[in-house]
Amino acid sequence: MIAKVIVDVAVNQTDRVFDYLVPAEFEDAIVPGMRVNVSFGPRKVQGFVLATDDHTDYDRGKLKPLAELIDLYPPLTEELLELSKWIKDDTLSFHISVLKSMLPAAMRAKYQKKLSLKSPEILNELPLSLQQFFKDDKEIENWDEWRKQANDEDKKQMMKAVKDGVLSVTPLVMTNETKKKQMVVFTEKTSQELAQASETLTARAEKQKKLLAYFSENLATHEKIPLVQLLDRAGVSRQTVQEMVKKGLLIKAEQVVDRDPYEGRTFEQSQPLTLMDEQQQALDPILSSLLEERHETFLLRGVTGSGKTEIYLQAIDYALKKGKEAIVLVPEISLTPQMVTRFKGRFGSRVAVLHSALSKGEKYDEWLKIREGKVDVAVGARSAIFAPFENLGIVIIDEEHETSYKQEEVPRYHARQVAIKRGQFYNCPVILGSATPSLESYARAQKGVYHLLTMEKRVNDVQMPQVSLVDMREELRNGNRSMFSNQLLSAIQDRKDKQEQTVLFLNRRGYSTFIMCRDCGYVAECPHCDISLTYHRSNQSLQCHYCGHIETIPSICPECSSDSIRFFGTGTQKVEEEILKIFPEIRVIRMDVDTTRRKGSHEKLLQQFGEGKGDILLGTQMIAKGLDFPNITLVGVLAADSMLHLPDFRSSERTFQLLTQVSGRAGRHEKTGEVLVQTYTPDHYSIMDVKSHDYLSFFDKEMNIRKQGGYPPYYFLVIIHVSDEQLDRVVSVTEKITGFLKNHLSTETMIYGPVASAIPRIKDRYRYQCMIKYKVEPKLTETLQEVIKTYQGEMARTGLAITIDTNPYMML
Ligand SMILES: Nc1ncnc2c1ncn2[C@@H]1O[C@H](COP(=O)(O)OP(=O)(O)OP(=O)(O)O)[C@@H](O)[C@H]1O
Ligand SMILES: [Zn+2]
Ligand SMILES: [Zn+2]
Repeated sequence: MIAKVIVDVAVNQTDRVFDYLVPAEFEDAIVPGMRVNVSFGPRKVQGFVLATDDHTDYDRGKLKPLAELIDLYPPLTEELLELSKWIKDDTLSFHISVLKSMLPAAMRAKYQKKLSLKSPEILNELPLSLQQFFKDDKEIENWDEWRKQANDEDKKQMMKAVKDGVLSVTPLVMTNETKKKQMVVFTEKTSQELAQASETLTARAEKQKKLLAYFSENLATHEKIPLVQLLDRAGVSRQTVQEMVKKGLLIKAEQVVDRDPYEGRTFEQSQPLTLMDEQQQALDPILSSLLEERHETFLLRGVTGSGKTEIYLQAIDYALKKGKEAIVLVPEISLTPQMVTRFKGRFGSRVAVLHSALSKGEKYDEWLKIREGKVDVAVGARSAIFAPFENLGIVIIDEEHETSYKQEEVPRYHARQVAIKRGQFYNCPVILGSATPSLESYARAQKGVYHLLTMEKRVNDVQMPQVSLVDMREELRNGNRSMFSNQLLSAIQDRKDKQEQTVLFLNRRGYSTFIMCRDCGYVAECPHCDISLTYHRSNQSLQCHYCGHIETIPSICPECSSDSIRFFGTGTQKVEEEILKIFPEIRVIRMDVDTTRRKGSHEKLLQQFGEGKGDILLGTQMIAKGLDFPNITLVGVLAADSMLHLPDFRSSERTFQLLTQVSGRAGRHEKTGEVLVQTYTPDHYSIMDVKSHDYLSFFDKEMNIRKQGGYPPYYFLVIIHVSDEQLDRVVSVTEKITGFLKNHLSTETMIYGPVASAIPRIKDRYRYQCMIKYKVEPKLTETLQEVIKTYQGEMARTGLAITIDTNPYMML
C-alpha cells in the first residue's frame, strides 16, 4: 500500500504529494487525514496523509516506508482535506501551511496517546492476545512506549481494534501546561467503622475525631472531596488528614480535573422568543433552505438591536433538530461572555467554545469534543470555521464586515469564503449577519449572488438612539482645549443624576500616543522602522509596536534641545484621570489591554458594569460590539475621525461601521438612548450617515468612490510585498516583478508600482509593493505562481521576502 503524503517542509519544490510505502503494521489503521512521521532526505518530518492506494508512478523499491503514525484517529476529515486544496490554490499558499492551520495549536506539539476499551463488556471482541492489556479496567497509558516493546502482530491487531471502534484513543496533550490535578480525600470505611475507629483514639486527638465525624456525617463511602474543601469545611489541618491517612482510615489521591473552561458556571436556560414580524420574515427563507437542504448564502442586514442573535439561535435549533451541526463565527473581540452566555443558555453543553483566551490545552479539549461528535454547535473566532464537523447544517458569521475574519498570515484565507465553500459541500445555508455589512457583501446581495434579508427596526419598536455630532473645532474656538466637549460633560452629569449608565468610546486605532516637541515639531521615531514610537505610561517608556524597540523618554528635544517635549494623543488611562478630575464621585470601569490582561478580567469588568457597579464604561474597540445592557442611555465617542485618514481605501467604511456599532449600544431596551460623537470633520459622509442611521446612503456614496478609485468591490486587488535589508535589492526585485506582470497579464488589468509601502521600513527591512487591479484575469494564479518560482531560490538563500496577498485587508 502507498500513502500520498504532504510533508512539512514549506518550500516550493516540496509543495506536492510524496509517495511512501505503508508498512504492514499500519495497513489496517491508516486513514487519510492522519499525520505521520516520514524520513525526508536526511531529516525526519511530519506529514499529512492525503490518500492511500496501491498505485505509484515511482519505483517501489526506492520508496521509503512511513516511520510512524502520529494519530490513530484522523484529525482531519475527507471534506477538510478537499477544502485544503481549494484554499491552497485560492491563497497561493503551501499545502502544508493550510493543513496545519486547520488544527488547534496544541496538536502541533507531540502528544501521548492512551488506549482504553470503549466499554468493559466488549473485552472479548479483542483478539485473545490483547485482552490481558485491558482486563479489569486496565489501559495502555502510553501507546508509543508500548509499541516499542510489542510484537508486530500485536501492534497490528491493536490498530485494527482502534479502527473497528473497540478501543478508543485519548490523546493527552503534552503542552507546557499539563492537565489540572487536584488532591481528593475519601474513605473505604463505612460510617460505623469510622465511629469505632474514632473511639479507639485518645481523648487528646480532638481534631482527628472531628475529621472522622465529618466524614461519617457528610460523605458516603468512596465519595471524594477535594482536600482544600475538606480542610475548610471540617476545620482541620493538613497534618490531621495526613495522620488519618497513615492509620489507613482515609485515602488521599490525585484526580485529574476536566478542563471545562465554563465549569462551575451555570447558564440560565433560555427559551426561543416569539419573533417580531421582521425577524420571522428573515428567518423563513433560512428555514426553507435548511428544510430543502439547499446551499444558499444569506446576508442579514439588521440594525443594531434588531434581534439578529435570536434568528441565529432559532435557525441553529432547527438544524440541530434535523440532526445537523452548526458553526457560529464571531469576532474575537466580541466573543464576550454575553455572547457565549446566549449560546450556552440556549443549547447548554451541546456548545463548544473556541476562544483565544483559552489555554492551548483547553482549546484542544473543546476541539476534540467537536471531532468526537460530543457537541454539535461550535462558537468561535476565525479559525473555528475549520471545526471538524461531518454533518454540518448551518454556518453563521456574525458581524460579517469585521476584518479579523481575514487571516493576515499564511494562509491568507478569508473565513467568509471558506464558510461558503463548506456550505456548498454540505448543501446548507450560510448566514452573514451585520448592522453594517461590508461593501463587498452588500454589493453581492444587491446583485442577487447572496439572498438579502433586511431588518430595519429594533425589537419591540425601540427607537434608534438620537445621534448628535459635536464639532470639536468649534469647542476649540470657544476656548475648550480639553478632550471633552461641554455637551458631553453635561450629558455625563445628567446620566449620573438619573442613575443611568454611559459608555465612553475612545477610538485608538491609527491614533498613537506619541512624543512631540512643541517648539520644533520633532517626533520620536523608531530607529529601525519608519514609524513614530508609542508612549507607554506604565513604565514611562517609548516603544515601537512593530519591532518592540524600547527607549526612555527624552527630557529635552534631541533636535533643538527645547524642554517642551510632550506626549500627545490620548490613552484610556488619561481619559479616566481627566474624568475623575471633573467628576470625582463618578465610578469608571476602564476596559483596555492593560485592565483585561488577566484571564477572566474582561468578563468580570463587564459583569460589574452590568450589575451597576460603574457609571461609565470606558474603553477602546473592545467595547464597541455585542454589549446589550438596558441601562446604557448615553454613548460618547471621543475621537470619531482618528482613523479616517489612514492610507487605506477602507478607512471611511471602517469609520462608519465602528461608529454605528458603538452607537448601537445605547437605548436598546425601554430607556431611550443618546449618542454624542465628537469630531473634527462633522461633514464627512461616513460620520453624517451614522447620525441618520442610513446604511444605504453610506453604501451608495462609498460605492461611487470605490468605482472612481477602481477599488473593491468593483475590482479585485492583489498586493505583492517585497522586503529586504538592502534597499536597492528591494527596489530592483519589485521593478522586475512589476515588469513581469505587465508582460504576462491581460491589457485590461492594471498594475501599479513599484512603490514604497505605507510604512517603508520595519525592523530594518525596507518594504516595497506593487498592486494588481483586475476584473477578470484568467492567467492570474499561474502568473503569480511563476513569480514565486522565480524568486524561490533567492528567498531561501538570502533574506529576501516576497508575500502575495490575493485579497488584501491590511493596506499598511
Ligand atoms: N423576538 C424578540 N422578543 C423580545 N426580545 C427580543 C426578541 N428578539 C431579540 N430580543 C432581545 O432584543 C435585544 C437585542 O437583540 P440582539 O442583541 O440579538 O440584537 P442584534 O441585532 O444582534 O444587535 P447588535 O447588532 O447590536 O449586536 C436582546 O436583548 C434580545 O434578547
Ligand atoms: Zn521599530
Ligand atoms: Zn525640538
